[in-house]
Amino acid sequence: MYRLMVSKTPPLLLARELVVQYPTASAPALNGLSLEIGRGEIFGLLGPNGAGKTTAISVMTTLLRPSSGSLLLDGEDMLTRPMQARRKIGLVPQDIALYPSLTARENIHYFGRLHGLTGKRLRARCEECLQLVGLGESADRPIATYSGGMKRRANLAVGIVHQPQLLFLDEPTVGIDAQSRNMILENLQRLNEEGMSMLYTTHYMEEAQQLCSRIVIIDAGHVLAEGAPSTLVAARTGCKNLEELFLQLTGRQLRD
Ligand SMILES: Nc1ncnc2c1ncn2[C@@H]1O[C@H](COP(=O)(O)OP(=O)(O)OP(=O)(O)O)[C@@H](O)[C@H]1O
Repeated sequence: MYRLMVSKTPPLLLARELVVQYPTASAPALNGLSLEIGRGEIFGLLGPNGAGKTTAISVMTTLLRPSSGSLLLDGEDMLTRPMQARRKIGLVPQDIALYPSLTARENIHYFGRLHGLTGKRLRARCEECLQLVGLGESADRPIATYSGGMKRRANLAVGIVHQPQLLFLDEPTVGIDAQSRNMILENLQRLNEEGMSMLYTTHYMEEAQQLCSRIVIIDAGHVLAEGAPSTLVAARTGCKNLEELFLQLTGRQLRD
């Protein structure tokens, strides 16, 4: 009798039992966090203030070493081979990480060089990224003269200049108007359709519901729920949407 051979493609990123204890903190920021990001997925990482989202992104982008746990990207150990991993990932951080006295074009060019791009290829990528985020016309103005929405869009352009396989976005639409927000979300969807996988954090639940194929809700550094937003909502009695599910799981008390 023949058995059907099913080859299961491993996830793009596999995090297992990550623990981070900051020296001055009383409780661990990550307390056994495990998650999987599939290829081609927009994966939402949700949680209240202080849940551990930025810490998790710092670990998964090799900026912070966990005290224990494992982390594989494309089957390779990110903790022992961080340089290898850095070529395949991009980061759009929560704070604007651009040089304010340089123009958008100069910033993208600079970060592109850091990623090893040079010559024609670098110039072409600068133009593509500027056009993508709608900054072609303002490309030669210093970042310091930009509006909040323009800075967020330039921040995104810098994160994708080297065409990463997996892009980490830490609240990329915080504090901007509906127009810039809409453009960023459309850009992300387009990049995803072209093959870029993403990990996305936001406090806007409707954004996560619209954008993410799968989410995890975390609190106190570990996972409370994981799955497709619609499946998670449907499985929970009395929940009509992701916001209600989020509040049921994480509670209504304020986080300071
Ligand atoms: N450098 C640090 N030293 C000590 N404690 C820290 C440090 N950075 C973060 N923490 C603590 O670790 C926990 C997780 O913080 P983290 O910033 O990862 O949460 P978050 O989910 O990203 O929050 P937010 O939604 O507010 O950005 C919090 O209790 C925070 O106070």
